[in-house]
Amino acid sequence: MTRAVLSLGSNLGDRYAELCAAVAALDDELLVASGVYETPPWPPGEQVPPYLNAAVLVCDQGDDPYHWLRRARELEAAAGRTRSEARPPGAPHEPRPLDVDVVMVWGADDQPVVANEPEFTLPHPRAHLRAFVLRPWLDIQPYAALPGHGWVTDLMRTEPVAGEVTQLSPRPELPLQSGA
Ligand SMILES: Nc1ncnc2c1ncn2[C@@H]1O[C@H](COP(=O)(O)OP(=O)(O)OP(=O)(O)O)[C@@H](O)[C@H]1O
Ligand SMILES: Nc1nc2c(c(=O)[nH]1)N=C(CO)CN2
Repeated sequence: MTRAVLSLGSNLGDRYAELCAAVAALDDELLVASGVYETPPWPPGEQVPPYLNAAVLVCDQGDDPYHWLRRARELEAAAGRTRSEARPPGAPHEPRPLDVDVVMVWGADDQPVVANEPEFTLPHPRAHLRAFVLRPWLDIQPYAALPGHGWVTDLMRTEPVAGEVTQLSPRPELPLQSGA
């Protein structure tokens, strides 16, 4: 069995509908979903529309961490996201109906899975820098910790994340379905 935290983001089209569709498609794999947050583009200063972000805790009976990368790609494809050429270094992130990142995976032994492939790096290599990942994650795992970076609550109180947390807006009027 593996468990994972996935980060969901949308800044194109009906953003809330895209998040709801992704959560619904996770179906039996969904354990719990965070609240929804309106977030300014990261990195700060990118000239793209604001995002809605959320995080989900999910579970699969198989033993393959790559399952979650495949699921992330499937959810993005179902939302109509087409992948263009690799983004040149420093270029802005294109607006997208749905972006799904695999933040962390735990194996059957409950230990974090570490992966160092460019196509699949675990934990996600930029998660510790991103208030839009860490804040929703805390909703679903209040004692979350990132291997190599410590407690998520500590990251949230330390720059560069601390300054960005103040710019996230909870959107409690936009609930996501939680797992059974
Ligand atoms: N933990 C991970 N979760 C999702 N994708 C990953 C992960 N590790 C590596 N990747 C790879 O990152 C590449 C870029 O993914 P994507 O196009 O979603 O990037 P992005 O959303 O524009 O930016 P960022 O990677 O900073 O979130 C993909 O080819 C994917 O295989
Ligand atoms: N606020 C915010 N910024 C981003 C996001 C996102 O989901 N939310 N996703 C990105 C690419 O993964 C890049 N920047």
